[in-house]
Amino acid sequence: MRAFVPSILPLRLEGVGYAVGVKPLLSDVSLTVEPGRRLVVLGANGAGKSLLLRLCHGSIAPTSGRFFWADGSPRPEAQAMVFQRPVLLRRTVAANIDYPLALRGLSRSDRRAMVARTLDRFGLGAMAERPARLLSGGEQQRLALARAWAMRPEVLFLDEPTSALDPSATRIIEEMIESFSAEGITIVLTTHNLGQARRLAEDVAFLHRGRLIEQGPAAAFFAGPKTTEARAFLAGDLIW
Ligand SMILES: Nc1ncnc2c1ncn2[C@@H]1O[C@H](COP(=O)(O)OP(=O)(O)OP(=O)(O)O)[C@@H](O)[C@H]1O
Repeated sequence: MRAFVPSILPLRLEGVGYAVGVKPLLSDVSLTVEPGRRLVVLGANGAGKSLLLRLCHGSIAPTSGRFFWADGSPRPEAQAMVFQRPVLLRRTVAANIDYPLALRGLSRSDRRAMVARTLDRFGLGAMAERPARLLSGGEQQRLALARAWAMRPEVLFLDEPTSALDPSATRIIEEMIESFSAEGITIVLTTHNLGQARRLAEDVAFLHRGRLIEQGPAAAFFAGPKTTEARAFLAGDLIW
């Protein structure tokens, strides 16, 4: 079905800023999210990574600058966001996948097929009728990613998706992200975890105090960061 609709990517940000009152939290961010890539947004605590993702997703509006989605729409449907702590409904696992599909207007039979396909694809079938909020943290995040996948996004924004998880749950989530990527879904991910950034990033955007101070291919960034701040960050030094 998607073949007949124009792609929403690339997404271009031009001089995007976000301020609360007179305090700028993000300033003058210009960035292009290219289709089919895995972009990792890096930076210290408070650098503005989550804000940048929420702006891209459209859950908050910039106070300066502009966003251009390739299809010309202000906030396209074919994108989804998953948070560090998944926001799940007080319903079963299956109902959590079904609900956003219903909101999007899919017929009951299309939804039933998509829920079954999603449960099967991510090994969630045995938990289908369990209350989602009783799942472990790792299972909840698997469900949040599976639910996002069921919406057939072109781009998925992932805000620290594994920071509350142990290494084995993290591995499962990273494998899911790689499988999305292999299907052509564009990934924009924030992380504190340098190991994760090295494993997953094809491109890097490095934020420092609300400014995007480096961006480009991950290999070049990790091999030779250009700024003192990025060098210090990669060396594990405290920067502020
Ligand atoms: N609504 C808001 N009002 C005031 N300040 C805010 C608001 N939202 C975020 N901030 C501040 O903006 C800065 C950037 O926040 P953001 O959550 O984007 O950082 P981050 O890079 O994701 O950090 P972390 O890695 O700790 O999650 C922080 O100093 C935060 O306290």
